[in-house]
Amino acid sequence: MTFGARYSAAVADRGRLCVGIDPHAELLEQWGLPVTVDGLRTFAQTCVDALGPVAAVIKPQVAFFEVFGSAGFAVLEETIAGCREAGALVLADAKRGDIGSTMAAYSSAWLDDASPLCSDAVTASPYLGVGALDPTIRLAAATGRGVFVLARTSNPDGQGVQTAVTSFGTSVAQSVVDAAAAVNADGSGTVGLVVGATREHGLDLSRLAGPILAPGVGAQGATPADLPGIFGDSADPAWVLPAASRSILRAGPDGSALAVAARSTRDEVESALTV
Ligand SMILES: O=c1ccn([C@@H]2O[C@H](COP(=O)(O)O)[C@@H](O)[C@H]2O)c(=O)[nH]1
Repeated sequence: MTFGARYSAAVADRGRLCVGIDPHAELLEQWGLPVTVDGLRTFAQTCVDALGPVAAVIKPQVAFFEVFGSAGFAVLEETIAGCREAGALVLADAKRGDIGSTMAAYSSAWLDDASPLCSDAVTASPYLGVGALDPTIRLAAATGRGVFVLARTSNPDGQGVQTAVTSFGTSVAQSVVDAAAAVNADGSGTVGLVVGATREHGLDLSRLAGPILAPGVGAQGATPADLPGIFGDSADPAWVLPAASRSILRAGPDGSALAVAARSTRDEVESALTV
């Protein structure tokens, strides 16, 4: 089964929302947990139990596990496996980007069945050239997994480089979109994009035929009601996957409250995107 088909089945079943697991130190403290590996493990396990059966896609932010070193990576492995066992697609937010030969190793780490970190998809940065991501895209396509490439990020700092005009006459971000659409022309939906929900993006996403992760809902100020204005004319709403982390995680540490917060955001997103 292709990643596009797996994505479509997941959102048909659970609705369009990606919930982030971002164990910020402030959130651990707010949940009454120590900022230690034990606190991280309790936080992550609560998220797995509460969100794993609810969200179509779960996006662990690798940085917040990495900060605890190898013990944090062990928790990340358990988190990825637990979410996948609960039926969610796991998008590892690792934002890897390097020369092709190194990307081959990153691909094995995040997308190979033999890896303890094996996820359903991984985020990647195209700034060493979209072509440098070929090993990752190839492995993803061969295993029914996905690669979400940064196109127009949710943070204001990305603007200068992403809207710069390339020698082909299109913006850097549009050139990433066009490269992704070229891969997805086979109907696989292997390559997704990251396009923030926080502002007008000025992109033509109509030919992508793959998922569009739209971070920025909640803590970064975007609301579900903003989504039609941002994606309505430029993308097929079926592929738009809004993402929220802190705004949902702040409902913890009670697992039921977390699940309610995720469902409520999902319902708002669904009603905003359904014409
Ligand atoms: O353009 C981007 C790409 C990735 N992110 C990541 O998404 C979450 C957002 O968390 P919130 O708490 O909902 O703000 C976080 O892991 C970012 O690294 C992004 O925000 N923007």
